Amino acid sequence: MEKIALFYGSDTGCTDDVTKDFTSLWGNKELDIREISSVSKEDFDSFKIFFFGLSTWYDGDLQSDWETFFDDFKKVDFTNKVVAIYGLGDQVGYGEYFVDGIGILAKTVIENGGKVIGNWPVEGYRFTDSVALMEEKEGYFYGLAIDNDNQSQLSDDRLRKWVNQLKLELSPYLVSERASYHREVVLEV
Ligand SMILES: Cc1cc2nc3c(=O)[nH]c(=O)nc-3n(C[C@H](O)[C@H](O)[C@H](O)COP(=O)(O)O)c2cc1C
Repeated sequence: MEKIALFYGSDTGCTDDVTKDFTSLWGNKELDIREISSVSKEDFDSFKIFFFGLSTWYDGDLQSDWETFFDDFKKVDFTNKVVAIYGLGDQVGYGEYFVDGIGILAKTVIENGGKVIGNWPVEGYRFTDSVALMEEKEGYFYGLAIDNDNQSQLSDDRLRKWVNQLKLELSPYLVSERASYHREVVLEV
């Protein structure tokens, strides 16, 4: 079975920590986990399902490794690909730019033909504005917002719920992946 790509970037280690929690909830076996600093545009060709992790910095900018990669990212064709994004931010210190990075990646994926799943409700957060707010679905972020600067006590529960949501949303894709694996590997041997 094809693996799911998990590409992430972290400046001070917070997204690293959340990525570790995410992978232990999801299960390492199905994931190909890489820091975005070691990913090339061609690496996207080998996957149909992606998880992206990042933080937002300097008034709405992408985490630095994602920022460096972004020109290449904008050239990735996401047709027939599915993406879920988790992003870290600080709703108190940077309430006008809260988790903007989620929105910057999500909008690029959609513009380039992809589908963004794992949309997450804005209830429980207090912020002024965010690029991560969905245009298509009022009251939702494109992906999971984690604020370990102000609401770390909520993060485990949010992550756990999001992983369950993703498992449900991805089940049609995972079932067809498993079915094709069964056809190719099991039945043809
Ligand atoms: C200088 C600075 C700028 C930041 N800018 C933003 C921002 O624009 N939006 C936001 O939501 N969070 C912002 N943050 C908060 C970080 O995204 C947050 O602390 C995150 O957990 C860092 O994750 P990392 O260590 O994985 O990079 C900023 C933090 C710092 C110190």
